[in-house]
Amino acid sequence: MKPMKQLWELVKYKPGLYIANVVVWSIVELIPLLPILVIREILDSFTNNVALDQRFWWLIALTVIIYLGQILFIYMGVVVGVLYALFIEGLMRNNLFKALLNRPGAQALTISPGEALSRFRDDVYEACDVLGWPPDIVGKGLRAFIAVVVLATVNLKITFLVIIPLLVVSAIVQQVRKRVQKYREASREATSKVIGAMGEIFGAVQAIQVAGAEESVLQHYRELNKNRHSKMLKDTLFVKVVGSVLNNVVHLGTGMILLFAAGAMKIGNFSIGDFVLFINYWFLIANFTEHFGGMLSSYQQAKVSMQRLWDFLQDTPDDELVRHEDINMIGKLKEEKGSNSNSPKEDLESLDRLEVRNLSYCFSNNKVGVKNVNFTIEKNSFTVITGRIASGKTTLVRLILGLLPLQEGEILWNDKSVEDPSSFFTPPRSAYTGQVPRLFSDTVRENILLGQEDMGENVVVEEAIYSAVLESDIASLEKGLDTVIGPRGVKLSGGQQQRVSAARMFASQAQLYVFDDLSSALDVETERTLWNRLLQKRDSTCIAISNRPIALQMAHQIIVMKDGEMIAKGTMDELLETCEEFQQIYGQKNAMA
Ligand SMILES: Nc1ncnc2c1ncn2[C@@H]1O[C@H](COP(=O)(O)OP(=O)(O)OP(=O)(O)O)[C@@H](O)[C@H]1O
Repeated sequence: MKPMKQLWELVKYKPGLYIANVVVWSIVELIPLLPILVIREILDSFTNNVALDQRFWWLIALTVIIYLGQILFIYMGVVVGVLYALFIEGLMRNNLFKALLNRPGAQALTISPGEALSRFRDDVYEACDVLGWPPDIVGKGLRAFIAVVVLATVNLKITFLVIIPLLVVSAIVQQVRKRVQKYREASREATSKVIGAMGEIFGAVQAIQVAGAEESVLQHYRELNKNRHSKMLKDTLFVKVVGSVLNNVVHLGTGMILLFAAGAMKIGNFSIGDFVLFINYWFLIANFTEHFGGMLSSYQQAKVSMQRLWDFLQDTPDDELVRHEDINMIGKLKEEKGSNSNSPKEDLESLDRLEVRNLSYCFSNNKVGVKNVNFTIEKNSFTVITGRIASGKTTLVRLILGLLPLQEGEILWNDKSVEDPSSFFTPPRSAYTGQVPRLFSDTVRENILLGQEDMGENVVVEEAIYSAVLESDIASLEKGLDTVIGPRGVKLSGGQQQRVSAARMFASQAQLYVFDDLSSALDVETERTLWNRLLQKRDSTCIAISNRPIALQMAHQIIVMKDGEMIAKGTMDELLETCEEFQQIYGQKNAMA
């Protein structure tokens, strides 16, 4: 979609508000023409020695009324302008957020969270800012036109002599302004990198400290800032130089008026009032050309920001960015329904069998994730996916759960093909915990329930805590379930974080539980208890990625991955006899246990 078309869609989003914006600001811009005419009248009365009669005071009163009227219209203009800007920025941020949440989870963000924030905040602002110019420009343009006509009727020659150089310089400046886009792109990119690095540094303070990398990280950050400094300087300098050239043309024009007016006044066909009229109207005309240039620069900036927002959308169609939708900006916030509430438990077909057929996935860099994987999982069974580092285990479960888009192959739930795994494999059908537990800076209870209502007396939470073998940990916490666990759960040990994530899965009472390396920070006994409790649960089918001996020993079925391919499957005893790869994995881990 072309930037212009997107902007037009934004105008059409709240057409009434936009028209009001144009009308009000046009009136604001046109009003200054009047007091200058009044002042000219007053000055000419002075120079013609007309007595200060009642008419004079009426003219003064009229000037005051005109300015008061302008204040009122400016107030109205600010209200409609700000409201409109909030609507369109809100719409774009809302659409961006939706697009982000609709993408397969493992692909949602291809940039750092800090950079993503910069796109949400700065790029949306700049993409919308350009629409704030036309309401101004329409009024300024009309005002400049009227001013030229009035000046021409007063003195055609002087009008012609000052306007022509202004138009020539403006046209040259507009050509030069095209370079703004290049400088702007570079400065936005450099700013994003700084914000992104800042976000990553804040998120990894501990890792930086333990690696003793403070100085080198700061050095890297300084370099990013230095780069940003130079790009921003070029960008700002360029814009300011262009602006000041135009500004000086205005002063040059004033000088020319003085020069030509002196001659005309000498021969008596140019009054003091005319002179004041010329000087003031000249500023209004030049103000239009300056703002018109500003709008063109703003359009170049908007194009850069839009391109960055489209890149952020990835394969979501561009027009999604400006899709019209009610965004609830005025009045009470509407209740948003969570995705779980769309799929009440009784409507779900309970899992009897999960089948994976010919599943393959290739990353965008042509790296094979998984290749032609086939297996079946029966209800109430425990399947362990094992394999060396980078053998494709995580890619496989992410594909099944729709966290990566389905490229090739099929996933069947009770022999029925799943069309859209990303919306299908959500609670209460399935629950998943990735390798790194994602906890929030809230209480343990909220981290487990994630906003879900608990039934009666903490039944869901208590059951989840028991299944996750967390009961003694909770008892030892200062405020038990109401203990706030800090950003990303930093107040808990690694094993506790993993089990709070597991408890969150159990609280969703899903039919299929998928764990990616859940037990890596658990001691042998806790791990054994956890798998035992899970296997005792009714209606719980489980897939776990693990190389740990306990999980392998308890598994009903083991899938062995190597270089993205499933090279064997069976029980532990079968694989120990037949699969060399498995023997090595199990042998190593067993020796370490
Ligand atoms: N987003 C990505 N882009 C490109 N390649 C990727 C991406 N994610 C994973 N890979 C590659 O795909 C292969 C399989 O990775 P995967 O994470 O599935 O392995 P794994 O068996 O789960 O590893 P580990 O045991 O270390 O978690 C690896 O070679 C990895 O480098």
